[in-house]
Amino acid sequence: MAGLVNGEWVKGDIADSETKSGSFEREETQFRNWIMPPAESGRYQLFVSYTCPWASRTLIFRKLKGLEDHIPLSIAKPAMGDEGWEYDKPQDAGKHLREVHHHHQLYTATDSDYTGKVSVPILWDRRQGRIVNNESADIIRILNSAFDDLTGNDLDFYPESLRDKIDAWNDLIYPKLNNGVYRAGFAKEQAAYDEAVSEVFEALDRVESHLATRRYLAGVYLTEADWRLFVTLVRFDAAYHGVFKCNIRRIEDYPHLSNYLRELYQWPGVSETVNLEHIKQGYYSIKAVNPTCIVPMGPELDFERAHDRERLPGKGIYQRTGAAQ
Ligand SMILES: N[C@@H](CCC(=O)N[C@@H](CS)C(=O)NCC(=O)O)C(=O)O
Repeated sequence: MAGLVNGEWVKGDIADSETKSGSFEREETQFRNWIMPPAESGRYQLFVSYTCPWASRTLIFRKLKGLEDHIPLSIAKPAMGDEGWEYDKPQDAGKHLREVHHHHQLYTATDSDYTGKVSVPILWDRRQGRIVNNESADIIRILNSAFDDLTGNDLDFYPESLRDKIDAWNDLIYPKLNNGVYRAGFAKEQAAYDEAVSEVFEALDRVESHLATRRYLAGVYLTEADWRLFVTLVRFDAAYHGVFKCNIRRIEDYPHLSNYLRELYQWPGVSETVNLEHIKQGYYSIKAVNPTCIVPMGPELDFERAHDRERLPGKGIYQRTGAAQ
């Protein structure tokens, strides 16, 4: 594996320890603390990579919840080096850790004996000099509400009344799509690859037919479930189709999914969280799946093209006060 063992960095292939049986099984995240409101401005910091879909969803929430002035951001280089994720310039993580060169420093500062995978994204506490949470599913829920007193932003991506629907979509989209593409890409046996790719396309087909008649996954409101799907869709044709061999169809070949993807990409602020160059460089530099590390020139993608989603009824993002945006 590549990662930390008792606080020491060990070199190795990404995902090596997660593919022991021939199929890819994602390692559980270990820091799962919460921030209780009222949260302080400038105290928490996000460490991300534009390559990573899990990090991408936290970037989208930071943007849409109006947190850019309150949560400083550190962006790793697009590709991992010999010591995992690293930063172009040393990052200031508060008085306990003034110079972060490698992402693993944040882990050992939190637990000097840490053993496990060193992943982005991280929500970091600058004051205490430790990781609050390194599970993006938690981080987006924290950002969804913990800072609302500070920002006055009452957009709610996980409204009470839609939770059953959102949870049901998350239960499909995480294993079959978000993680499904990785199971395809990192499979070490044909059968594991075949199974994963079939599941990816079955899920895409299902979402395509759902979105033919609904604006968003949970209906008229744009929710967390949509952003969790978006981060995989936006990487699909540029990365997963090629380097992870998810190539039965492209997202461009799906009329509803591709229009839906463009609507979400064009949502104010969202395109700034997507860096296709980093995405291509990041995925194509994973030696285990692309030994030459050559980054392809294509495909040509234009997410700014018009979409047709206005034909479907939509109310935008749910607001806690009850009115839609
Ligand atoms: N459960 C984590 C997963 C994050 C994750 O796996 N990130 C990948 C990048 S896409 C990573 O940093 N991997 C490092 C490694 O495997 O060594 C989350 O959603 O926050």
